[in-house]
Amino acid sequence: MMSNHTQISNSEQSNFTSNLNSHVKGLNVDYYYHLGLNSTFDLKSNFGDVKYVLMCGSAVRAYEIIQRVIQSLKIRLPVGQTLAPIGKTERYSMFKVGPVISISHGMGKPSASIMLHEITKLLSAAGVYDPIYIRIGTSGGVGIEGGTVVIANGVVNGLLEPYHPVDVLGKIINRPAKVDLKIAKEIYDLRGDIPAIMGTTMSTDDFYEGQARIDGAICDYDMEDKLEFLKRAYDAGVRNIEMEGNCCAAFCTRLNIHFVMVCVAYLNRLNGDGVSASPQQLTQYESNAITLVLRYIQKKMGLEPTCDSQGEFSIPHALHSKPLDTAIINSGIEQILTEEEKVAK
Ligand SMILES: O=P(O)(O)O[C@H]1O[C@H](CO)[C@@H](O)[C@H]1O
Ligand SMILES: O=c1cc[nH]c(=O)[nH]1
Repeated sequence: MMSNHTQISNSEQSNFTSNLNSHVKGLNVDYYYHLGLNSTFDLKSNFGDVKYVLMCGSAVRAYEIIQRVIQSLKIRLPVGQTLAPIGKTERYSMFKVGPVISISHGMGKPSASIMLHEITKLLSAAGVYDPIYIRIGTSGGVGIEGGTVVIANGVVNGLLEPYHPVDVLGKIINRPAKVDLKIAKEIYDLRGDIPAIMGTTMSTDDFYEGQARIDGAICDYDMEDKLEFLKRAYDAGVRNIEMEGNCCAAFCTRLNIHFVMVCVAYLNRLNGDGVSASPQQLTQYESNAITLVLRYIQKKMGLEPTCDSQGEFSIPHALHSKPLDTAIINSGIEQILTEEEKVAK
């Protein structure tokens, strides 16, 4: 029998493990196939301390985020060791330092969903009790300017409904997609000099037609239709559009995992469709979202917020065009020393 659970993520302690599929417990070995790991590894000692799972589409951003985590939590890698992704990297890239995992989920809900299933089973097997999942993404703004960070206070699908439809056994299950409003507000309160708002995020199944663009290879509507839809979305509270949020929110709502989403807008979709900001500008925009989340983690860990809105460490956008391996090889110990430590050397 299938059930339509409607647990709401909230900021109380939550033991998501009790909501997990009970069939998994009966498996001799559970294969987290797309992560390149399985349950025979020593998950407890390697992942048992995880509290924050930072998720984003791109492998390069996952790497950038973990570098920023190292800096802002003042974590020192052992001398001579470089940061390397865990497991295999064909599909996702996962890094871990201290209580933080940074992992990429690719583009779109099917890809994000597979990552969510596997990382969640892995964390459960590692004995993690009450994790917080945070998606740090990019998006198109609706009525807001590029660089503005939207902390989601609600998530809707491309039909403007607060659900994520999942096809299971030939039927559609509309899973409620909710965010942890208490954590969202806490992050918003840390915005300081960063342009940030709280608003509804719309998650679509496509970048072009799904987001009312008129510059895709197919477009069966005109500019007037596009603007009519975007204005309708705006009136419903939508302030940005991306492609995974309702899937992540619904997954976490179903399992009672805390979930929040912090996505920066690359552009205002009421003014255009093409992402025309310069590489430097895009790097700064992404940094705004990362900084906000790092301030939250620092606060929770009792650390002074150290990251200003420029970001203390940022991979030049030019590196985004190089293979990830190059980035890893280049990530020697030099890069995780503070300025003072470099001078002292
Ligand atoms: O920047 P990320 O996290 O990938 O998010 C957004 O960017 C991609 C589209 O360019 C989609 O995955 C969308 O959700
Ligand atoms: O417009 C945009 C920009 C980034 N990501 C999206 O999904 N849409």
